[in-house]
Amino acid sequence: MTEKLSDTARKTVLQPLLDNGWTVTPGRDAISKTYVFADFTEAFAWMTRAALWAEKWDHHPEWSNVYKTVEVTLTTHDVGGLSALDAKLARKMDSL
Ligand SMILES: C[C@H](O)[C@H](O)[C@H]1CNC2=NC(N)=NC(=O)C2=N1
Repeated sequence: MTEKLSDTARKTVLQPLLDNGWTVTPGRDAISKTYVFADFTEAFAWMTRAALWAEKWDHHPEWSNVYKTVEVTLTTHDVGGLSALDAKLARKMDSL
C-alpha cells in the first residue's frame, strides 16, 4: 500500500537523493532533477529504460525532454505527495 512519506522517512530516504542532484520541487510535495546527456540519442535511450521500470512498477514520472536534457518530477498522485515509490524510482533513474 502506498502512503505519504513520514517525517522520519523523509530524512532517511530523501536526503541521499537531495545529495545527488534531486531538489524539492517549489510549491509541491515532489522532487525534481535535470539530467543532461551527451546527445539526444543518449537522453532518449535513458528515458526508454526508465519508462520500462516506471511501467513495471506502475509508477510514472512527470518529465519533459528537450534535445539532450530531461527534466523529471516525481510525486505520487494517488496520495497527493511523496511516497516511497518516488524514492525508489529516483534511485533507479540515477542508476540507469
Ligand atoms: C491506476 C494506476 O495504478 C495509478 O493511477 C498509478 C499509475 N501511475 C502513477 N504514477 C504516479 N507518479 N503516481 C501515481 O499515483 C500513479 N498511480
